[in-house]
Amino acid sequence: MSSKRIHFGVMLQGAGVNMNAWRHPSVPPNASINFDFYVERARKAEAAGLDFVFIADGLYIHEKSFPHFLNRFEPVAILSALAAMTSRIGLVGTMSTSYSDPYTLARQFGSIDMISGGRAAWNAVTSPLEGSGRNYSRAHPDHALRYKIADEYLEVVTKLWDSWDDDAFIRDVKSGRFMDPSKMHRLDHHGPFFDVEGPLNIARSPQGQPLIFQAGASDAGIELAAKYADCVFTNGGTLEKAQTFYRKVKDAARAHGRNPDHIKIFPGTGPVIGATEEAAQERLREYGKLLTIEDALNYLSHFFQQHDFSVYPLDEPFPDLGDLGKDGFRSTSEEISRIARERGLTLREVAVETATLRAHIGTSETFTGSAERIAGEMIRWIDEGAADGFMLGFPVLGCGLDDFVDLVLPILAERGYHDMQTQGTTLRDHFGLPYRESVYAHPADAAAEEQVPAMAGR
Ligand SMILES: Cc1cc2nc3c(=O)[nH]c(=O)nc-3n(C[C@H](O)[C@H](O)[C@H](O)COP(=O)(O)O)c2cc1C
Repeated sequence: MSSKRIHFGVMLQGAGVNMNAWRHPSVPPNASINFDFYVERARKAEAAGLDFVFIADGLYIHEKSFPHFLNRFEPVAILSALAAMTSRIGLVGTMSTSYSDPYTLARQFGSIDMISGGRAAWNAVTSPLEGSGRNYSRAHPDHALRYKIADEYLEVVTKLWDSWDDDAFIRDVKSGRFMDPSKMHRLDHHGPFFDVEGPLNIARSPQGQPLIFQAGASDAGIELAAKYADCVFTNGGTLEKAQTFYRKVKDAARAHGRNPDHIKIFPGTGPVIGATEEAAQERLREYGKLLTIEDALNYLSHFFQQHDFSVYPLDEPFPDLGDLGKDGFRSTSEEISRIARERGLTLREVAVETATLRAHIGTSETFTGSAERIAGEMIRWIDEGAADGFMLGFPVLGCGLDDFVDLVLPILAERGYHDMQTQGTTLRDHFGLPYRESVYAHPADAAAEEQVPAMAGR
């Protein structure tokens, strides 16, 4: 097996990340709340040796939101259920640092990690949607403040997960000693945003701690990832852009005294696959037909703070939107505007391309084509230091995942970049990451383990 095995996550986003995927014949129209469909897709991914399933989330909807957003499962609930219905695949769920409490979150993900035998990860997001505040009885914090809150939030959660030493619970029936109080650690955290006494009311989990994913690509996002994250989910973009981002994150991790190999980077992509180039283009046309131009404009507005794009002429250059989006999905909206400017695209072109190809998580032009070409490109991204794996957000989860498993994975397996069997039993095992020792366990050893070899990383 190649040491460059490509890691894969699959977004279980209802029918798929194309906003109108629900209209495609390869999925049930109610996929977003169809538990059997979630289980079937998760098991398919598991049997193919993919590393994890991923649940994105949001906390505000309105009448123009994507159909999937209007009626979907809450991430912790669906992951808990999937934990019981699967046995090897990792379970990654999104939860907001701006609209939840660290104590509750630490319990929830600690519990899923235990229930699943060490397969849980939390995707920490700061919540870009301004309307979320109106659902949570508070003012929506701006971009900078959200990241300050997130930093303290992650500190609290990771410390709570170390509330108990690994051997704190003795459960000695004979003597009646349930636990050793000297192995319990109260937190007593007092910061600008959180006051948390602790300890957490659940023991350390099979991975030591669940993994942390981070999704947010501004400088503040990268800094947060460098400090705390095991994995980063990012927009795809071009190979060169992905290489720059990859280096930035690894360098930032190194600057925090971490081993850069211990932070895995997953550009998002929604491959459009065919047995031949022509078959892939046909698939793309088929996906395009799921959307009207009004749908595509609504899709775009999601990344620009619900801006109404219907007021602009469709076939004129993409409008200059100034700071719009800065306080929401900043890195994504900046990327869309930059591409539009650089390639001189019209509003119609940007809307259609964003809605069909970029599909929320990054560019997919590179990954539209024959299975042979897609496999080759993926290998190139891994070998040339642009990614450790990919977050697969198939435009349509039915035929998309099937095509990937049937057509692309066999090629990757033959070239030594994939194995139908995941490594080990925990998600950390799958990624080759070490068990997460408690800060109280062997402080000196833990520090040494993270010490950065001079030329570590790719
Ligand atoms: C690839 C990617 C995926 C994201 N997924 C989610 C999500 O599922 N839910 C959510 O509320 N925010 C999500 N976000 C938003 C971020 O958490 C963050 O609030 C936003 O991108 C602004 O931060 P940034 O400028 O650092 O990217 C995502 C961002 C990126 C780049």
